[in-house]
Amino acid sequence: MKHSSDLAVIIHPARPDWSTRLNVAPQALPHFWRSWLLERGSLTARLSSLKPDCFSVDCQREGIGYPTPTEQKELGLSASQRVWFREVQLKLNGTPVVHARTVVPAAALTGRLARLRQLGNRSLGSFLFSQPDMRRTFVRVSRCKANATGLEWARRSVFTLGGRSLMVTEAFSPLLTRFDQTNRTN
Ligand SMILES: C=C(O[C@@H]1C=C(C(=O)O)C=C[C@H]1O)C(=O)O
Repeated sequence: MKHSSDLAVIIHPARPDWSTRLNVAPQALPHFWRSWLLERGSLTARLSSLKPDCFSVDCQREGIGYPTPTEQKELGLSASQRVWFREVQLKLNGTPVVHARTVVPAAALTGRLARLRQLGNRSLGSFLFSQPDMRRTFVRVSRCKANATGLEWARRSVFTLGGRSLMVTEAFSPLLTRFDQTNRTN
């Protein structure tokens, strides 16, 4: 699949209500959203510092399932290879501002990665960014439209830890603009 830029991506519907509307190149991103979409540090840390003591993680679903075609491609899996998935909402003052889906090949859920199954409502980022050997591939972004949740901009990246990979997709709600008045040039 030819992408219009190295930051364009197809967000394959992790849920039926997600549809990709547009590939985007970084310069095409509105300044506000570019800052969040291309954030290289922990989203958890940035949201927590935006509203101290107001950040929470709400784990919506987790378990063993199958990868989406995009997850298969990024993690080099076949459609029949099972994965551990986790879908959460990151909230500020109880308002969902990010919907995130993490996928780990079931066979890779050993060693340190086995701890992910005990995260509960603790943030994945609080674990990943505490690991000195954690590496992250470049972030890919796209527009997506989720009728039920009104999500608009999304990004995804692959983290590696001890030779094992996991993919994280994060979709941002327009409600984030209520909490971050910086960079509101558009
Ligand atoms: C990777 C991070 O972790 C965040 C928290 C997640 C979770 O708890 O499942 C998933 C993806 C991220 O939005 C981060 O904080 O940057």
